[in-house]
Amino acid sequence: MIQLENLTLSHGRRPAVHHVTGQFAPGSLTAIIGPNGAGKSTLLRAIAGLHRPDGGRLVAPRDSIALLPQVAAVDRAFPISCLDVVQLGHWSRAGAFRAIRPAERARSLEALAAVGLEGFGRRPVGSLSVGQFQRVLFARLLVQDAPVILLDEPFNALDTRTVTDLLALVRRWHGEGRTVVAVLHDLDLVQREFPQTLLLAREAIAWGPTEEVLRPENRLRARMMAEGWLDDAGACARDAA
Ligand SMILES: Nc1ncnc2c1ncn2[C@@H]1O[C@H](COP(=O)(O)OP(=O)(O)OP(=O)(O)O)[C@@H](O)[C@H]1O
Repeated sequence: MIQLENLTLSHGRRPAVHHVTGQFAPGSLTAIIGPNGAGKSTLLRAIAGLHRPDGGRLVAPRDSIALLPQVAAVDRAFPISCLDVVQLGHWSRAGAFRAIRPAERARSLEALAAVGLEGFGRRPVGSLSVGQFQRVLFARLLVQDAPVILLDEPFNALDTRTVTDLLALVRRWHGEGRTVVAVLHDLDLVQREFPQTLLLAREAIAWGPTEEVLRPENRLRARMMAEGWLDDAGACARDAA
């Protein structure tokens, strides 16, 4: 169970997520949607233990979480092979200092094959297309084998074939009873594939069954909230009151 109670997250003094309360049930499949700057990535990072709450409470099984960051946030200039990237998925169990065991290496190669990249083990990640690199990151998630999987815009800038293949993995994880949370912008995809949705505009505008969350009045409210954001907005008005 991932629980948020009156959760506030800030960057410096600037609040990115305001007083959000709710929960991601075990085994649920949830989309987080909302305008640019709504706090979606900040919330995912906080759940993964990478951003400390400024207020409220966040309960999450930190050791059981795998996070797929936005692909744009990953530095691919680093001279590392596809297999090396996938093997990083073993680190939570293996630690940074012990060598990868043959069985773990074999699982990494299997994961690469499962995302359609058989034979790509030695390829430097810098030589991959965006879609191929996203497949490598999904292979790393397969190896991590975490009960909770957080995906930050996993299908951005990908072609239909890649989205279809990676979506099949998301469905598989859901079928296996894992908790999956994905930040997404494609509302058709959300409607089709995600039973639960959190509509975030710094505050939670709506959180529950996707059909209800996507009602026009909620979407309008989220848009209006985003229009009201000022780049130099200061501390949370509710906290100051
Ligand atoms: N490292 C940072 N330092 C300062 N401010 C940040 C940082 N990261 C995010 N922010 C600010 O926090 C707010 C929320 O950003 P966040 O990336 O969480 O939103 P998002 O909903 O994921 O946006 P997008 O859909 O554009 O990816 C924005 O105003 C952003 O400028």
